Amino acid sequence: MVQSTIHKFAIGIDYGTQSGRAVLVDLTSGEEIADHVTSYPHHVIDERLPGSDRKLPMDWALQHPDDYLEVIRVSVPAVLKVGGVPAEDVIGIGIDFTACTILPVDSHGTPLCMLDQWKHQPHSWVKLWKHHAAQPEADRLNRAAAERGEAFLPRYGGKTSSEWMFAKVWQVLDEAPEIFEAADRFLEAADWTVFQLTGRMTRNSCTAGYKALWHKKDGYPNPEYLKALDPRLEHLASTKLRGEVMPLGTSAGGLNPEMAALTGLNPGTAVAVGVIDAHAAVPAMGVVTPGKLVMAMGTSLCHMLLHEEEKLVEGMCGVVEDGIIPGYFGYEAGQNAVGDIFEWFVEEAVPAYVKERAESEGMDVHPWLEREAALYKPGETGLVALDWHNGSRSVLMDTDLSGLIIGLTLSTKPQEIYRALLESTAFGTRKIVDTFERSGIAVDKLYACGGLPQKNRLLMQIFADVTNREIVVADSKHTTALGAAMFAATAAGEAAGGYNSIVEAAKHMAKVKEETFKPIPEHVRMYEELYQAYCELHDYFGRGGNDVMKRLKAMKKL
Ligand SMILES: Nc1ncnc2c1ncn2[C@@H]1O[C@H](COP(=O)(O)OP(=O)(O)O)[C@@H](O)[C@H]1O
Ligand SMILES: O=C(CO)[C@@H](O)[C@@H](O)COP(=O)(O)O
Repeated sequence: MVQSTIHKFAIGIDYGTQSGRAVLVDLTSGEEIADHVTSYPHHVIDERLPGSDRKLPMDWALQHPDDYLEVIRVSVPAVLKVGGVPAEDVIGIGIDFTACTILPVDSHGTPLCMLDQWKHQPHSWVKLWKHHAAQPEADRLNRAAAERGEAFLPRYGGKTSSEWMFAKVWQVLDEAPEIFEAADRFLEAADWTVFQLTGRMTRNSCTAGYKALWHKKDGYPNPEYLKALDPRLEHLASTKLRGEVMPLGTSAGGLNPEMAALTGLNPGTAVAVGVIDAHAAVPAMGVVTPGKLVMAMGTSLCHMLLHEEEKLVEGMCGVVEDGIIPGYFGYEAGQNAVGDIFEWFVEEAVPAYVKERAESEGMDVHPWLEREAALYKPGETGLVALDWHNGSRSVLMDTDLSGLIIGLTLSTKPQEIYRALLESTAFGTRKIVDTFERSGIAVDKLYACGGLPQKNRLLMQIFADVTNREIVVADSKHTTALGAAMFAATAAGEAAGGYNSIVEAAKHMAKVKEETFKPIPEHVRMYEELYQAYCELHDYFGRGGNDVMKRLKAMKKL
């Protein structure tokens, strides 16, 4: 039992792709007192809607909003019980979420997919961040913005993504105008969940800035541009995207009585505005100044970096003033599949004998492949792969691109392919690091968090060798949830026992391990050569000289 008379606590809730987790955190030390994970009962909906036989089209990825509430119903009381902390000592709740994960709601904030009238229409459901079926809309949006010289476009590296708010909303309008009409608003799932907790509908500056093209001074893209896309979009910003955009670390309101009863927390407990999962990890690793690239490594990989100036960086996801830490421009870049590529290989491509051998040694397939792959030196597999199995969110920003492995022979072993896939994701990060540096934004050190640094040491060593940079690793089981709890402490404020700024919270609560991954000079040299091969393939297939991947994808759709 914790000495609750001395300490105050906050709860961070991290909404990931497959599950949500709550973590009870001691605000004095950042110690994670208790954690609980709830897997989403409906998983990622990418085949059929619940209770329906109708197959969803390719590139769709939906979620059920009630799964988010299930995390609150189950995980929050669980951490309170295990932590043995009285409700009055929990001064704040903060949530971080995948993004851009959006849903249409009616005027009461009820998701349209929860209404009988609309539940059979796929467009009424939550579109998960990795719903990529809005690529045609993203292409049209980018073309029009480039032709009109829209000021927002350079801030997003010259291209906006099919994952983001405008492309997704436009897809709804294109394919289901009745849902577009019925939607009183389109909300980020982060904001909808905060609304459930508080009864107050706000928007957070982080998802608005990185995913909905919102700018602190300019606001959303102008109505003339939106009208040029489709006249029905002209007033989108002031209608279906309306709502006060609030800065990170502020309070969206107090916990409402129903949610207090459901969770066991006190009504009125401060609820912080939501934050993107990856961005929450930055202060949680103690990164509050430039030069340190934070990598949230899991299903996908998000790269976050701070800088004093706004610079234009090819293919970056976005730069937002105060987007992560007040006083700095926060940059985000990313790879939309990392763990997902390894999972694809293990689930879909590994031969049965590998699974049998791993099982006979009492091991999971991933660690078995890792151990075998570690027996090779850089280059010894003779393979190079492109990490585009889920498209490219990096400098090319194109979700129509696909994966590639070259160098296969009749003697290629599964562990060699696994190693090549690990390496391909490190090359993808190297491309991002080089692009930042070329744009005058220093990357001195890497900071890794998320599931992968805990799971795969070989991967981390390869990242250090390929980027020739030391990697600091988070010392937290749930770094993003810790970050969310830090924003909660800031929303509650110093008077309540929290902090007055996220920088102050980071000073006391951030945690990294002492052991780091350091580049091995011999490997660095070898990878320099392999990286050149990666770049040749990257430019050949990705820079427009050769459109074979797009042609293959078009055929597949037919
Ligand atoms: N030992 C491993 N090596 C490499 N990848 C792994 C390993 N174990 C799991 N993965 C991958 O890690 C990803 C999950 O990462 P995690 O950070 O836990 O989740 P999330 O991204 O949903 O927050 C999955 O894509 C899974 O395939
Ligand atoms: O896109 C972002 C952040 O901008 C992430 O929310 C998205 O890649 C999902 O992250 P996870 O890989 O599930 O941690």
